[in-house]
Amino acid sequence: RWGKTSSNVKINRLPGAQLPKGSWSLPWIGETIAFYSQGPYKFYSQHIARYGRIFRTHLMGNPTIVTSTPEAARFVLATRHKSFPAFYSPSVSRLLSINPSAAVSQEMPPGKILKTIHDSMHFELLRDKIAKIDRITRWVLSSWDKQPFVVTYQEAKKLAFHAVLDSIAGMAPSPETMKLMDDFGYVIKGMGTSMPFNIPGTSYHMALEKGQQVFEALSPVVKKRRLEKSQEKCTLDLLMEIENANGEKISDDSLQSHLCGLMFAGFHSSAVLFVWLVKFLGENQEILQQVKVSALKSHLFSKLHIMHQKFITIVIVLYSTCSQAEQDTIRMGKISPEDPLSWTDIINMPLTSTVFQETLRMASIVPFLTRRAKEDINYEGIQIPKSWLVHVGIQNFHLGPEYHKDPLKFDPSRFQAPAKPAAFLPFGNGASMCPGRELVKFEALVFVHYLVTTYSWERIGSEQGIDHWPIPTVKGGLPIKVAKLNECVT
Ligand code: HEM
Repeated sequence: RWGKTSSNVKINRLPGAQLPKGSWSLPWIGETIAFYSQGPYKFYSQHIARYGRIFRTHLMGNPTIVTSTPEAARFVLATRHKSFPAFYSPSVSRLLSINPSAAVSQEMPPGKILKTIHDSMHFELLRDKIAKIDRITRWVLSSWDKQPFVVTYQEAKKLAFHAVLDSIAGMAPSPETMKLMDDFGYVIKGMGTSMPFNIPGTSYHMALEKGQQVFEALSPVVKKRRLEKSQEKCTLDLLMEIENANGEKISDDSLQSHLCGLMFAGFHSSAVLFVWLVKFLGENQEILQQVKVSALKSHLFSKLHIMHQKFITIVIVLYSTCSQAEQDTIRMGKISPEDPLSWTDIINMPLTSTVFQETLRMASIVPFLTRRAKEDINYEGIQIPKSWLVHVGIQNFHLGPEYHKDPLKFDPSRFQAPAKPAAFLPFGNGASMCPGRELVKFEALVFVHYLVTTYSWERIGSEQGIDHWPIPTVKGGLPIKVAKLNECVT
């Protein structure tokens, strides 16, 4: 029953199952260099063309099975998730000193913590946060008035960081939060390095230092929040309330760690999503037209403002029936230009919601997920040996023609009909599915609303490609020339 693979990895052969085809390349290093230099999507694509959608490889000293079908994804992430616990490389675990699922806690059952995090981001609770997300978005975008151009990522990260920070720790933007954001930026940078060695001068070393500083800076935040007893509950408040079987509450240190884990999970991913939204909307003017407001119309409406309410309502109804520009319609429905978006507005953005979904599919911000097999498993005649890593290649089925017609075309209308089951997993699946998915959706809808109703923009410079690590983002951060809409009308 025991056999050796060609890379000298000992496995317990399961009857009726075979290792998938694949290659090991060099001892220990395996195919790590190609994986990091090409990025996961290209690396997997080349292997899929040679070996099929399930293959084996060797990465960073780990024999690995890569699966890139929706069915296998469901099997690994949902149906048999207990056999496939999440895996974080030692360098990432060390950087965060916690895994992002907040599952590592000596003092509290991890399930309880995770449930609290999920509860704190429940759809219902998020309703009350729309006004704050609105305020943060306006705060970020209003600074564009004074700038002829901006680097989208720099702006997106302000928005994403403060929206997450408000939701998890109830913190409003301030010089302290800006410093936290900058420091946390180094942690993200360290996460993306292919050389995670703690040597002074390296980005990994810097990331470890800055991560520690962020952790320490959160100490007074946690202490203050304990005393405050705020009416509006954030994740931190709910985590403070839980108790273990001995009636003990969670310690400050653990709370700080959980906040770091949540920042890691929610900050960069959301910021990167906003950049992709700006890119795809900018490159698809027809779709942009459907979601944006014409400056002329908004100008006209501000004049109509002083007229009778009933007349305004008729104009809105007529306009919305003969146009698909949904953000325009929403803005025109406001009595004052300062009126924030409401919950009703958010649920009245079906077109922008499909833009959000299509952006997630095309960009595949989390292109793959990693698990480690806890036991030998036979998946449809394919052996997944115990302790091997399993990569679930989400991006490769997001962009697979078998699952999405014309997959490289940005076409939000494909989401007017439900996607094939499990062929669209931007937030994962099963037990570890992202609890921040509704939060980030609301952030994205509010962002698109103010973006398209306030500004026009144009990319500066040429296409620079993609930075693959730690997650795929637009190289150079997408510098854009911006103009306020009612000032640029010709
Ligand atoms: C575009 C933005 C985002 C994307 C694409 C994304 C994607 C994902 C994915 C794919 C997972 C599953 C990981 C796995 O199964 O191993 C995940 C987990 C998680 N995400 Fe997100 N996420 C985003 C934003 C957020 C936000 C805003 C938060 C909240 C602060 C958040 C908090 C979490 C947490 C705590 C987990 C771990 C859940 C668990 O282990 O049960 N995410 N996310």
